[in-house]
Amino acid sequence: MEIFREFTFEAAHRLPNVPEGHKCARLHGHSYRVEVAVSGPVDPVAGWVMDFGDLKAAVRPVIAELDHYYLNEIAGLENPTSEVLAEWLWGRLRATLPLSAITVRETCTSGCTYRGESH
Ligand SMILES: Nc1nc2c(c(=O)[nH]1)N=C([C@H](O)[C@H](O)COP(=O)(O)OP(=O)(O)OP(=O)(O)O)CN2
Ligand SMILES: [Zn+2]
Repeated sequence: MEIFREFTFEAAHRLPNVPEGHKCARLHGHSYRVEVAVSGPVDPVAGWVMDFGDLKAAVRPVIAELDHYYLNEIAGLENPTSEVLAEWLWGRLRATLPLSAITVRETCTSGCTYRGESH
């Protein structure tokens, strides 16, 4: 079974590697939405994979490292695309959570999902 929780944060970024003239080379911001999914068996007594509260407690401190920051200044996020951010979050959370997917939405219509696959 897979469960998930959504987190939000506000941050500024620019994309340094886009072609000349691309609008995303300019400093701008997003209201990011991050969905963290974990999977495992449903405990027969508790009736859940994991308490949503424990999921929140594990993810919140990492989201706090991003909220209201300039992402390009954070180690590992020098080129902060959604894809890079999803992998960065995976790396930060993999030791504490049984991750199955991380979805990053930059806008209402654009985002990515990472499931831990290697390139
Ligand atoms: N594969 C990716 N493409 C783009 C990313 C990304 O992270 N991964 N990021 C951007 C920019 O950050 C941009 O701010 C978001 O792009 P876009 O979806 O084009 O956003 P808009 O709100 O401007 O979309 P419109 O529908 O054109 O208004 C770009 N590409
Ligand atoms: Zn952007």
